[in-house]
Amino acid sequence: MAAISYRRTNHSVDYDDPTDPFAELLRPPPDETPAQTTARLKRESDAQRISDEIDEDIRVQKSLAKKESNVVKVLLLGQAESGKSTTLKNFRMRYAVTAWEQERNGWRAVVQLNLIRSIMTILSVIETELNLHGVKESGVVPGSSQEAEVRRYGSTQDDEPDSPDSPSASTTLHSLSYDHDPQYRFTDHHQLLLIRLAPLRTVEANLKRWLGQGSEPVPTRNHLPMSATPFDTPTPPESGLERRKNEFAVRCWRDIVIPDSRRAENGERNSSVHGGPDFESCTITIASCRNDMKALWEDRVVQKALEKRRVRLPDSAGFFLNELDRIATRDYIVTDDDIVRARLKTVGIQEYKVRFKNAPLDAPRVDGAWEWRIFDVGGCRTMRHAWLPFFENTNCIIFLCPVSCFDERLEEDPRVNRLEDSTLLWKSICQTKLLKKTQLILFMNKCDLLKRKLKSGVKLKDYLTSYGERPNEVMSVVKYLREKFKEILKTYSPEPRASYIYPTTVTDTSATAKTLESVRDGVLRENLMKSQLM
Ligand SMILES: Nc1nc2c(ncn2[C@@H]2O[C@H](COP(=O)(O)OP(=O)(O)OP(=O)(O)O)[C@@H](O)[C@H]2O)c(=O)[nH]1
Ligand SMILES: [Mg+2]
Repeated sequence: MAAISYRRTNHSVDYDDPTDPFAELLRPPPDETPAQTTARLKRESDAQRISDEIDEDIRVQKSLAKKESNVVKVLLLGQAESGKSTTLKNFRMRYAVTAWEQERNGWRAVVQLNLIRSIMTILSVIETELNLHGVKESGVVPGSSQEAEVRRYGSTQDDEPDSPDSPSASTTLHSLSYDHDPQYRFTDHHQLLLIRLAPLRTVEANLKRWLGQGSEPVPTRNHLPMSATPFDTPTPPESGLERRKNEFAVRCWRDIVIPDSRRAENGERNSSVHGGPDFESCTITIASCRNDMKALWEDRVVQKALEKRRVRLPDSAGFFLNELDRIATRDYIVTDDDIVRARLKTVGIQEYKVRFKNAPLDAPRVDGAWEWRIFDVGGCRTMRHAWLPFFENTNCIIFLCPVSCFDERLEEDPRVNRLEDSTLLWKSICQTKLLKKTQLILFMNKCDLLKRKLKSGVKLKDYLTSYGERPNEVMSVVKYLREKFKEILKTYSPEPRASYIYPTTVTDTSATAKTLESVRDGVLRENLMKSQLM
């Protein structure tokens, strides 16, 4: 029988190769029959195919691993309402322009809901005032059942009192000296506004339902265990702390602002974004209430009551209420400024990709761009334990501390001052060994609100005695707090590291764009430095 030359193409095993130690072993028997040859060749070809597949798999994995190592993983951390999601919006607005444009229209309903929430809060105050006048003759004794009755204002259709009843919006019923001033009396006119704006309650419920179609709404009134830092074991809240404002939240705001695909998947009504009949009727009702909403917001008796009762409206309430002529219209077009002010509480952890196409030349690239994967987390104490698994392989943390909150208390635990909470959280992040190689960037956020608050006469030293007699001005306060945060970083970091601290107002999109560029360059510098040290 003619000798068959067994030469394998890919792996070049030559059975006649005297230098190959396996050639002799693998050589087929000399008396191999044609059927055996066919079977062996089939076996060899199958083995070759599997081997090629494994090689390909390894090649892909290696290339993915290389790509991954070029991707920057960024975590946005900080307490609830510190501005994490707003910072993420700024990133996306600048560096994920196409996706941002696609999502824009989806924010319309969120802005409308924000607006109505503020109106509802104000209406609740009027209701209380009117109740108070009703019982005023006989006098309301603080702590009495009558007072409790009065404090129960603000119920929305969702059953739980909204923010005026929250401890941070604490009312001081017995200190309202203006109650006796006739020019600050609530009148029939206010009673009428209550009636005329009542349809907004239905709109609020409809908008929540509408937004909830895109993503699962989450009940945020909670009795869930809480922890001050991600490294503590969560413990159940003490009894009495359950009184929470019932803030609308959804699992993922991406599903809200691009709801079409999700609805189509679920076989639901496939209308254009927020363009269905329900939404349209909400918009029409809001537009028809525009003048009454303006009258309510501009009314000096109402303003006085909000001021005296220290009602804490959401941070963006003033912005939306001052823009009623533009927003409360049938053809309202949402702007970037509206979107960064629209509040939608984050629940869980969401991942977003940002690709810098015009990154500096020395930035590592993935498919032509420098890629960042940004994780936005829920900042409430009930959610902090969920941050921990995300710390692994994190290149950079952007930590947000809302510096304007020095006189406010945590929504989820009214015993805790918000600035104190932020400081504690910052310290825990700085000192953990798990993050010793992670670049830490601090945004001292809400500087605009800090400035406004200090100007209105609220004194930092009343809440932070160590501030002493320094000037109650924004520059001085920011400088002082910056030093405090820097000191914590220096004292508690397991290894020396550079401090990157920025005073920010992340609702100011053009100033934030500059900050983000500086952050981006700082991250690149650290990355290059670390890769040279390795
Ligand atoms: N005036 C002002 N408002 C801000 C600033 N930063 C954020 N806000 C507003 O504060 C509110 C809360 O901001 P978010 O970005 O939702 O806060 P968050 O940290 O993501 O909160 P959670 O999702 O609950 O953890 C929004 O209405 C923002 O528009 C700021 O610098 N100035
Ligand atoms: Mg958020």
